[in-house]
Amino acid sequence: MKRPGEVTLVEVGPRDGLQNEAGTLTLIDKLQLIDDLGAAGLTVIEAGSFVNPRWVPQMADSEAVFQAINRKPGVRYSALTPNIKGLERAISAGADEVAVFAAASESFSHKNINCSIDESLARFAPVMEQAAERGLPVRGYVSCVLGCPYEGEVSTDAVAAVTDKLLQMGCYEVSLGDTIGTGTAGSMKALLDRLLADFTPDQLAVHCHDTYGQALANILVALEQGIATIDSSVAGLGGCPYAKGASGNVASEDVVYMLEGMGIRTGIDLSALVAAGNRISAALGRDTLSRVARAMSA
Ligand SMILES: CC(C)(COP(=O)([O-])OP(=O)([O-])OC[C@H]1O[C@@H](n2cnc3c(N)ncnc32)[C@H](O)[C@@H]1OP(=O)([O-])[O-])[C@@H](O)C(=O)NCCC(=O)NCCSC(=O)C[C@@](C)(O)CC(=O)[O-]
Repeated sequence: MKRPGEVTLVEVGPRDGLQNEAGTLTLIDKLQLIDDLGAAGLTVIEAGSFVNPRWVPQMADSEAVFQAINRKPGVRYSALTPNIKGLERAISAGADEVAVFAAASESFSHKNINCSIDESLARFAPVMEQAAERGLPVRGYVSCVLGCPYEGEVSTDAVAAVTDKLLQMGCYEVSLGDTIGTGTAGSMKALLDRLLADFTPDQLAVHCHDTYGQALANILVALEQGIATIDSSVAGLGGCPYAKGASGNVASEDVVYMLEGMGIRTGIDLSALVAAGNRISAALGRDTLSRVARAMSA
């Protein structure tokens, strides 16, 4: 349980970020990024993804990444696992934690993981069982909580239903993915009003892509509703390969700057985080998408 005034950032740059970057990165660059993030004070780092490498080639070296991480005490290194095969790979690679990922939209579920929402939950059942046997924490994701690239509007009841199932199955937390970043402070508030009728704030996290520039506003709404776990991606890396046009997650640097301004502790060294974002952006040959990093580096 978090103490008042504390927020945890879940850094998804090495996974959600790099899964959708066109530039190829060496294993050394990936490891450097993960190292830099740990050194900057991030305590939860999503470091890879054990999906079909034909679907997401950028994550094909996740075994090598996990096996070579220079583990920092107190940091949890997590990975996506869509099915039992993914879990087995994650366990043998040494992931500290895994995440299953569902969607609130049927079309997105099919495009992203090649099955319906119900089929995805059935695939997760043995993942949950085996993870529980090994004492491995499992996080849940729900994509398209504030809009779907194929179906448009998504009902808050549909999000609540999948969230409920993931929590019932044993996920310790569900991260609400605004996959295409179409959410606004208004739609985020409506969603959370609905979800917080059934769930407590500590069961939820927010995962906001910044496609429409609304991510910080949406995160602020979530904070005001008591949610204290925020996903973000250093330098605003990434997007989603199955949501055309979706930009990266909100930049971690921008979230930390906002939280510091609100007097909320994160334990993260903003200058070190900016340096980490600038280094990975240079390795990818692209500009950082963090406004804070640009301002601080000017
Ligand atoms: C889910 C599957 C695997 C189903 O894919 P499928 O083709 O339906 O799977 P299958 O069970 O029929 O197997 C087909 C082949 O895939 C292999 N396979 C099967 N599973 C694995 C595995 N775990 N690791 C490695 N290989 C695997 C399996 O062994 C077989 O190989 P073959 O016999 O043809 O050589 C596929 O659709 C997939 O990999 N999808 C991944 C999509 C993805 O990674 N999307 C991005 C992450 S989600 C996201 O970014 C959203 C999020 C979380 O950030 C929140 C938000 O922003 O909304």
